[in-house]
Formats: sequence, C-alpha cells, structure tokens
Amino acid sequence: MFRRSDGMCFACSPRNPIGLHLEFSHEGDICRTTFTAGNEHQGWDGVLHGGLVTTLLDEAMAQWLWHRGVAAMTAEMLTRFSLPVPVGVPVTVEAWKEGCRGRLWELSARLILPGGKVAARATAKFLTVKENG
Ligand SMILES: CCCCCCCCCCCCCC(=O)SCCNC(=O)CCNC(=O)[C@H](O)C(C)(C)COP(=O)(O)OP(=O)(O)OC[C@H]1O[C@@H](n2cnc3c(N)ncnc32)[C@H](O)[C@@H]1OP(=O)(O)O
Repeated sequence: MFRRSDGMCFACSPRNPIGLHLEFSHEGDICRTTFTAGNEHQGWDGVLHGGLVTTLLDEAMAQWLWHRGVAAMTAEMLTRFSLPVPVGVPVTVEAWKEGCRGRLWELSARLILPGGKVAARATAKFLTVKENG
C-alpha cells in the first residue's frame, strides 16, 4: 500500500511530468527547499494556490523524516496563510521536528518570501508506517 518504488511523487519526483520537482537539502535540524511557482500553479491571479502552499510545507516535513530513515504519513496538518505567495519568485520552505512519541511525530514548517517575510506556517502530526531503510 505504501510502496514508493514507482518514484512518481507529485512533490519530489524528477520523473513526474506534472510534478513540482522539489529538491531538498538538510542542514542541522532543518530540511530546506526552494520553489518558484509558475502560472500553472495559480489560484487567484498571480498567487500560488493555497493547496500547493500546503503541499510544499507537507512535503518538507515528510522529507525531514524520510532523510532520517522514517517513512511516515501525514495524519493531521494545520496551515496558517499569512501573506499571498506570488508566482514567479523563488520562495524557501523550511521544516523541523518539534517532538516525537512512539510512532507519532510532530513537525513544523514555514514558507519564506524573498526578503524574509514568512507567508505561511504549518504544524503537523505524522505517523510512522514503516522504516524506509
Ligand atoms: C522515491 C523517493 C522518495 C522519497 C521520499 C518520500 C517522502 C515521503 C513523501 C510523502 C508525501 C508527504 C506526506 C503525505 O502527504 S502522506 C499522504 C496524506 N496522508 C494520508 O493519506 C494518511 C491517511 N491516514 C492513514 O493512512 C492512517 O490514518 C495513518 C497511517 C495515518 C494511521 O493509521 P494506523 O492504522 O497506522 O494508526 P492508528 O489510526 O491505529 O493510530 C495509531 C495511534 O496514533 C494515534 N493517532 C492517529 N492519528 C492521530 C493524530 N492526528 N493525532 C494524534 N494521534 C493520532 C491514534 O489515536 C493511535 O493512538 P493509540 O490508540 O495507539 O494510543
């Protein structure tokens, strides 16, 4: 059920023709990616669709776990959209761990605009479904 071997993740696979093709780096406790939205990612004119803002935040948190050998699914997520995210500008997404109890992981993430303002924040709970190693 949780097989990922076809490598077609909408957020991170380089092979998904309609995917976001995100690449992640890890520095200390932070998982980070950058993304520049195109016109095809809009909701309101010129503004990144909120569902895709949530996707960016969700994926960064999932990748924080994946990088540490944990295959976990998002069980709950709360997103605060503070500012519109314009298309055509590179934004940074960062995720980090808040805590862990057994299979339950709590993480946070934020999306940062050029110039440093935080446009969106999320907190989420993930449940380990299997080890990825
Ligand atoms: C190719 C290379 C790729 C690389 C990378 C990939 C990275 C990955 C990218 C992925 C993409 C990005 C990520 C995505 O988009 S993941 C996709 C979106 N998420 C889903 O589809 C998840 C759907 N849900 C489920 O499948 C199940 O509900 C899961 C698996 C989550 C749990 O079902 P399971 O049957 O396993 O567990 P359980 O229900 O017995 O619960 C167990 C315990 O946990 C407690 N509990 C449950 N929920 C919550 C909660 N919200 N807060 C607090 N507690 C909670 C629960 O009370 C119980 O506690 P207790 O009674 O034992 O005390």
